[in-house]
Amino acid sequence: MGSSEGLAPALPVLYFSSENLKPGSTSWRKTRDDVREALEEYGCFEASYDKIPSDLRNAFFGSMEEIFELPLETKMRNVSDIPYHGYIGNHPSVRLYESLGIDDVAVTEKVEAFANLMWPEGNPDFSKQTHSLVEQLSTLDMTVRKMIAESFGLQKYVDEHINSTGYLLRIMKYNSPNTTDTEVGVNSHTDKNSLTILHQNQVEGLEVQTKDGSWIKFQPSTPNSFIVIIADCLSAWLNGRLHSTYHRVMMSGNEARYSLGLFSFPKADYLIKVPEELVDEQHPLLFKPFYHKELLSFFYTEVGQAAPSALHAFCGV
Ligand SMILES: O=C(O)CCC(=O)C(=O)O
Ligand SMILES: [Fe+2]
Repeated sequence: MGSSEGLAPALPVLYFSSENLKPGSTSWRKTRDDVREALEEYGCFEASYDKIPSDLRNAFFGSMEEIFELPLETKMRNVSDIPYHGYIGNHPSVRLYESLGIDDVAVTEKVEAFANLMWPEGNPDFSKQTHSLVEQLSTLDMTVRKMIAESFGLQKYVDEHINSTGYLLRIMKYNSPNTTDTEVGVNSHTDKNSLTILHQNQVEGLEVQTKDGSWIKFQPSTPNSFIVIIADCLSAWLNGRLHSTYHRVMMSGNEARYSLGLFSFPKADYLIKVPEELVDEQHPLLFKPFYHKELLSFFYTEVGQAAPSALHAFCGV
């Protein structure tokens, strides 16, 4: 551990138990206010969430390791119509990074189809693990998004949002650099979806940027810790009241890092449009209406890659 680590600020830790998942309860209201405060300051927070038992966590991380050990041709069967939702790896620009994605992961058949691609002989255990994991993580995602909407007086949009949400599950592996140096695992970026929930094995590496431009290392305080990050679509919908946070992965040491992310995003036919409640003289409209898929496609163009913020370049007013 570096000597400066003790001095770095830690991200706020918020506790999501059965009680504060119940809308209207005192704990709900308190957690909602804490969520808003943490997101205003950092654009993310650590969620301590005990709904995923350690045997499920361990089994899922075990399956992840198995997948990454499969032959490259097998992993490359993981393709998607949406840019970068399938297999990524085996590329000089992402030396340490490899990842796969399951689109529409809340739909059982999609998980089974993915499992059949990886294990043509079938793997019902993987499908079951993924189902349980996604059920709990999507509950956390909906809870946080409901709390955010409520804190801005936007309850009336919640059902519409929940009903138009798609979920992508990505599994990531970062090889260790195996040198004494620190090496980039994933470059600094904001996510292009709505809300991201990340979880990792015991190997750290994720860093988030603060308002003053410095970096905080994410050091989960318990094995039940997840990091919840605001992404571009939600930031735009909120007319920029909450910012999508820049984050990156920096690898050091000689152990591989495994992480998983549940990414919620507005479905292809859902137009993201700032609600009129968030536009007034002090808060002029910042973003024109757009579709998530268009933002994503723009991001992967040369202009999108060169822009300091693809979101602003794409739909900023
Ligand atoms: O592996 C991680 O913890 C972060 C991954 C990430 O930022 C992403 O996939 O967008
Ligand atoms: Fe990210």
